[in-house]
Amino acid sequence: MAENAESRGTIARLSTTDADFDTTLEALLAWEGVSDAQVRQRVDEILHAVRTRGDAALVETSNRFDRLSVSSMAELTLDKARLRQAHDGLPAEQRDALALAAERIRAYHEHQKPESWQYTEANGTVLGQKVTPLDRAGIYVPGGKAAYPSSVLMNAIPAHVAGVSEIVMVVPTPDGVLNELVLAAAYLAGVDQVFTVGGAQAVAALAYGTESVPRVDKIVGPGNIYVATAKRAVFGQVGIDMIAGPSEILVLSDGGTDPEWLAMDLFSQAEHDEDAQAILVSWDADHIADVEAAIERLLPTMEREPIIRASLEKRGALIACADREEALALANRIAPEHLELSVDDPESLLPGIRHAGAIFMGRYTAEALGDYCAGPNHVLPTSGTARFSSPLGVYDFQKRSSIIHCSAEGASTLGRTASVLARGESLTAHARSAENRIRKD
Ligand SMILES: NC(=O)c1ccc[n+]([C@@H]2O[C@H](COP(=O)([O-])OP(=O)(O)OC[C@H]3O[C@@H](n4cnc5c(N)ncnc54)[C@H](O)[C@@H]3O)[C@@H](O)[C@H]2O)c1
Ligand SMILES: N[C@H](CO)Cc1c[nH]c[nH+]1
Ligand SMILES: [Zn+2]
Repeated sequence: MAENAESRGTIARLSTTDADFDTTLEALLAWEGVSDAQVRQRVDEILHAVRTRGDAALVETSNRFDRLSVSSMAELTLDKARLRQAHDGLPAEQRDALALAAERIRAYHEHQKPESWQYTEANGTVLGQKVTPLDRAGIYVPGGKAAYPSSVLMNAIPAHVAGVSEIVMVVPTPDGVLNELVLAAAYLAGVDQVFTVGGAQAVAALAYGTESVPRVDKIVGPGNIYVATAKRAVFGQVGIDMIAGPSEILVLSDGGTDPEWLAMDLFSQAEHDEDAQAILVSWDADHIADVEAAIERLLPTMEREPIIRASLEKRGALIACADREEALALANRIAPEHLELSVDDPESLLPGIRHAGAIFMGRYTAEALGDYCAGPNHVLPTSGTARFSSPLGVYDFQKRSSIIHCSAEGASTLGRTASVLARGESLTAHARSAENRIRKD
């Protein structure tokens, strides 16, 4: 629990009028995970082993960290027939839900497709930008504490929409347990190859390539601290989407939503991880007390109670503030992964929101709908990084090249300007190269 926080139960109660509010909030928001020296050292060792010894190290580390007993990569590789078998073997209800979610996610991401563009100047010079998909993308699907078929869809579908030629998926199978929904989702989303490896070793295999795992151009997808640390370390060798930490939710409530709904919304992210963060902000003190009572009442009924309790105790908070303006300022300061505007008129608050990974508008829009099937991506910036980054999207699987096509007249005109600037930099070859194209007549 955050130091100095007044606590009357499982979750800290704070007020913006507390003398130590700023320091208490900063302590709650800090996520120290990624800077742990011990984790970095272990990840460096794993990366080095896989880089230098390929498949052999991948097998060894998977046996060690996922409690397997395999002897070759063949046992950690799934072909398309196996993915299809998983899909066809699902109960119809699950197969239909997966298909509907995939369809909605695809439709949303189709809207994100950027177009190549160009324009022509008066002298015939053409300038533009060409958008090209990546050749090969690696998607990391987490699988340590829970299985995430929805994350398969959220990672692979935008890659597909972007036009990526080859999608390679990695997913750990702790104790050798395969999740049929995860495999079925890979089939539906058009994943080309699946390796049942996870953690830093999977990131290393995708970044460097091994005898079995092809090296990719970019690695995307969320994961735990080992995954995040490994992605940070291989950046440069390959592209990465972002460093996504534990899940977060910030609920901004005007007091009019059923406290039990809000308690469950907070639980929905807390149940991911002991390090997940769930915060409620409201200017209605009685409502905060009601939400706290609902938390205490509902918590013992939850299957993942120990994880939720640890998360709420360690990183959760119910924050009382003065009014809507102060609530908005807090939301922007926290820059949460998920922001629920649980108010009557969310449209009036929206213009004031500047930093959030995804914004859930109104009392009916539970964050959980976004996790599975609303359509937008659930891989989102965490730990305040929504100040400068965006949801995973089609744009993460594409890059842009500039197009410059000078007419003779355009080259002559630009040549004069380039020559002056190049000589100012004492780069004579640049200057003469440009001058060669200046019309002599
Ligand atoms: N932002 C999103 O879209 C999103 C979606 C789903 C999950 N998440 C988050 O992703 C995270 C998933 O974490 P997870 O642990 O469940 O799965 P994970 O797949 O990220 O990590 C599991 C792997 O970590 C490695 N590992 C575990 N302990 C280790 C150790 N002591 N030394 C070396 N390696 C070790 C193992 O190789 C294991 O396979 C959670 O924090 C969850 O909140 C985020
Ligand atoms: N809330 C997670 C992203 O922070 C995504 C997820 C997947 N399944 C359930 N939830
Ligand atoms: Zn979730």
